Amino acid sequence: MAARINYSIQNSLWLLNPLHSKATTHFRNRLKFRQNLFSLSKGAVFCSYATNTDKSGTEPADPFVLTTPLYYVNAPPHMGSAYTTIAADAIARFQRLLGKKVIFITGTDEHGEKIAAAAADGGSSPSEHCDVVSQAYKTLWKDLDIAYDKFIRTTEPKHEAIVKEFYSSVLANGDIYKADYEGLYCVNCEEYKDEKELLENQCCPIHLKPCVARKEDNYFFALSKYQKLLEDTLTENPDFVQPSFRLNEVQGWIKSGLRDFSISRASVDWGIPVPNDNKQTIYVWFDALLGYISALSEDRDQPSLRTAVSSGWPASLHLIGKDILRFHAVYWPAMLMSAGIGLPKKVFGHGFLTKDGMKMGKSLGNTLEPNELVHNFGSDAVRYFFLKEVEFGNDGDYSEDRFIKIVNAHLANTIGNLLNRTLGLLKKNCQSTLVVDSAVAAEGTAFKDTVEKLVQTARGHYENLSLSSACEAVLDISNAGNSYMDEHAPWSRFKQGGAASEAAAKDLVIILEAMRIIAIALSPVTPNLCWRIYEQLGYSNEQFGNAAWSDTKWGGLKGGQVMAQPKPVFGRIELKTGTEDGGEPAAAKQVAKKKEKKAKAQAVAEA
Ligand SMILES: Nc1ncnc2c1ncn2[C@@H]1O[C@H](COP(=O)(O)OP(=O)(O)OP(=O)(O)O)[C@@H](O)[C@H]1O
Ligand SMILES: [Zn+2]
Repeated sequence: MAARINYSIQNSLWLLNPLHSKATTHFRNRLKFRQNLFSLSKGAVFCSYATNTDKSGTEPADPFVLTTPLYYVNAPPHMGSAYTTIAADAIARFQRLLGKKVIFITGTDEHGEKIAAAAADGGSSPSEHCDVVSQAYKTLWKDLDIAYDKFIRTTEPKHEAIVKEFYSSVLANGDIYKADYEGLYCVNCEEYKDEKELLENQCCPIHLKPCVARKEDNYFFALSKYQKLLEDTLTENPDFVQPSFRLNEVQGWIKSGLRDFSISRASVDWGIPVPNDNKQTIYVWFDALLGYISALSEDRDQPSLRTAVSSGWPASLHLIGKDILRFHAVYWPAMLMSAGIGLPKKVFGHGFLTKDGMKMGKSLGNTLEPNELVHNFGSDAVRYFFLKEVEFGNDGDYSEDRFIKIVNAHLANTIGNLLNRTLGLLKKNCQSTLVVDSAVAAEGTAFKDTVEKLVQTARGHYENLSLSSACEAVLDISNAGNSYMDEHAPWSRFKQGGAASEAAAKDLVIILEAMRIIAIALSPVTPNLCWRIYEQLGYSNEQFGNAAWSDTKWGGLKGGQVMAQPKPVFGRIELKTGTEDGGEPAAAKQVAKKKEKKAKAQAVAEA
C-alpha cells in the first residue's frame, strides 16, 4: 500500500506545495536567510539567535555542547543506551581536559503511544511510569560515572513551552499544513515507513514486527521544501554527518526525494497538545528533538526559544546510534531551518551493539544488562571495554569471555601491573621517593619522545572521535613502559649498586612519569582507575580534578616527591570456571599458563 497524502487544506493553513506562489516567495526569502546562516566558514553553521558576546563586549569562547539521544522510556536502559552515553561522557571529559566549557546534555523522551502502552501494561499512569524509568537512567548514569551537565525530560513544563513556541514559529513560516495520511506505521520506531524499506510481511527491518496500516488526519511538516537546502548544506559541510560513510547514506535519502511528514497524532493522548488544536498531540519526534534546545533553558528563566538558544546553541555534536540518523540529519536540520535556528555542527551516528547479529534493543528485548556488568566488573571495565573494543562508528558484538580477557590484559596487566611493580621497586630501593625530576631522568633517552608522540596521537584520535584508537595510543605508552622495564631490568641493576643503582632509580622515575601521563590521557575513558593511579603517585583528588590535557607534557613528577604505598589499582577479573571449561582453546590456555609462569619468575627476580 503506497502512502498517500490528501491535501485537504484547512482554515489559515495554506498549501505547502513549493509551486504555490505564496510559498515560493516565502521559500526564496528563507533561501536568502539560509544563505546568511550558512555562507560562513567551512563547517561552521551558525545560529541566527545566538549572541556570543557577553555584557562587557568581549567574546567568550563557544561552549562545547554535546548530546546523547533522549532515551525513550518505554523500558529501562540497556547496554546500547549506556554505550552512547559512555562515549559522550568520554568526549565531554576530553573536551574539559582541553579547557573547554562543556555542556553535556542527556535525558529522556517521555511522550507517545509506546510510552502510554508500556505504562498501561505495567498498571501505572504514564507520568508515574516516566518518573520510574527516567530515574533508572539517572541511576545508571551515576553508576557508570557519567558526568552530564543537563538532564532534560520531555515532560518538563519548560520543554512543553519551547516545543509549542517552536511549532508556532514553523507554522507561522508556512511549513505546517493539515492533510489525510494513509501509510504503514511502526509503533516501535514511532514512524511511518516506506513500503520498499520493509521486510517480508511488511515487517520493520529494525524491530522485525509487522507495521500496521494507519489513516489519520494529521498536521504535516513541509520537509520536501527543504530538499535543496539540505542537499546544499551537506555539500558545503561534508563534516556535518559522520562517519563519512553515513553521509553517503543521508545524501542518498535526500536525493531519492523527501516527503513531508506527519507531526501530529489524533490517536495519541500522551503528548504535547498541538497549539490551537487540542484534539491532536505533537508527534513524539517533533517534540523530542527540541529537548536538545530546551535542555539549555535555565529553570530560573521564563522558558523561551530565544533564551534557550542563546544559552549555548548550536550543539557542537549530536551523538546518536545509526537507527535515528534520518531524524537527526534530515528532519531536524529542516525543522531548524524552518524556525530560523542554526544547525548543530556535527551529527555522529555510531554502530550497534549486537546480539547474534541483531541490534540489541528494548523492543526486541535482546538486551545486555549494564547494571549487572557494572556490579560484576566495575564502571571502568565496562567503559573501557566498549570504547576500546568497538570501533566507534561500526557495529560490535559482546562476549563475556572477550570482555574479561581484554580488561585483564590491558587494565590489570599492561597498566596496573606496570605501576604496581615500579612502585614496589621504588619502595624497596628508594623509600618510595623519586630521586630526581622526571625531566632530568629522561635526558638522553628516546622513551620520552615515544611517549610524547603517543600522547599527540591519542589527542588527535579523541578529537576525531576515534575513541578506540585513542585508547590504543594510551595503551601503547604502557606497552612501551613495559618494554623499557624489561630491557633496563632495574631490579638487577639495583643489586649491582653504585652508578647502576642510580640509573635504575632514574628508570623508575621515567616509568612513573609515563604512568602519570597515562592517568591523564586515559581519564576520559576510565576516570576512577586514573584517579587511583594519580593517588598512587602521591597526588590529591583536587590535583587530579584540576589536571588538564596540557599536563600530559613530560616533566610533571619532581625529585623528592613521595609515592603512596603500592597497591593494585585494578583487580584482575577471574574467569568463571564454567567459561573456561566452555571451550577456551587449548592453545589459549597454554599461552595463559606461560604468561602466568613468566609473571611469577619476574616477581621473584624483582624481589
Ligand atoms: N544496540 C545498540 N547499540 C548501540 N546503541 C544503541 C543500541 N540500542 C540503543 N542504542 C542507543 O539508544 C538510541 C535509541 O534509543 P531508544 O531509547 O530508542 O532505545 P532502543 O533500545 O533502540 O529502543 P527500541 O528497541 O525500542 O528501538 C540509539 O540511537 C543509540 O544511541
Ligand atoms: Zn521499527
